[in-house]
Amino acid sequence: MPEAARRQALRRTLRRRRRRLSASEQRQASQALCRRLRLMPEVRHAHRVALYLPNDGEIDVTPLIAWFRRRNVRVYLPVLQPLTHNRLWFVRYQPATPMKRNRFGIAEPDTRHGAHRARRLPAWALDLVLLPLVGFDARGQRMGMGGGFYDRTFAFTQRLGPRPRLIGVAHEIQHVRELPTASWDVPLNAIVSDARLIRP
Ligand SMILES: Nc1nc2c(c(=O)[nH]1)N(C=O)[C@@H](CNc1ccc(C(=O)N[C@@H](CCC(=O)O)C(=O)O)cc1)CN2
Ligand SMILES: Nc1ncnc2c1ncn2[C@@H]1O[C@H](COP(=O)(O)OP(=O)(O)OP(=O)(O)O)[C@@H](O)[C@H]1O
Repeated sequence: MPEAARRQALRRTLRRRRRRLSASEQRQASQALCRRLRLMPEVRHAHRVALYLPNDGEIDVTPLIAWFRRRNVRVYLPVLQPLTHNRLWFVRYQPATPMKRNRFGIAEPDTRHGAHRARRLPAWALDLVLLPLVGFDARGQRMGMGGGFYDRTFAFTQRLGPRPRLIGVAHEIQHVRELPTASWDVPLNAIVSDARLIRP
């Protein structure tokens, strides 16, 4: 099978695996993950954090939102850029933030009417990003949804200058023996699942 077809097949298998988790398995995994994350220095020291709203069986990091808010940490969500369709914006998320669904059905802050301008942050100004993974291996390689959105948005972290810490998060059942690497893969500072912490 050609490389791209193998990646596609693996992505489908891993997505199906996480969608099949029961509600109680999801809850337990989420609690275990959040417990690990709350202990990590780069999480405890962050002031501006990007996370995501779970979709397609992704592990749920939203219990951290209230914890961050109590610590006066600003929380941001990824938004698919309306014009250049392949990068992410990060927009502040608060209880009153108006939301809409993007073309994949995922809720995101509504950026119509320009109301988001003051609440948008350039990616380099975040200090922590929690990235949802579809697959990971023990060396710290990751696979995402296949759009290349995170890879393109954080390609700049390979150069000098301010940059956020990048932590990939996933269910332990998304671990695979070995993922192929691509030249555009952005290195992660850590991968955390409900069962382990990987420091690449
Ligand atoms: N919760 C969450 N939010 C996120 C991401 C994510 O992975 N998880 N993203 C991380 O990038 C961005 C959205 N990226 C996505 C990329 C592909 C698909 C997806 O379901 N693709 C379909 C094809 C649908 C179509 O082409 O219309 C599929 O593969 O079946 C969803 C989200 C921004 N927000
Ligand atoms: N920095 C970049 N510049 C241009 N194209 C890129 C870049 N990063 C990724 N891409 C493109 O995005 C597509 C998807 O990449 P890949 O299959 O690695 O996605 P992924 O691992 O699921 O990543 P993500 O989580 O970012 O969506 C690839 O076809 C690649 O050509």
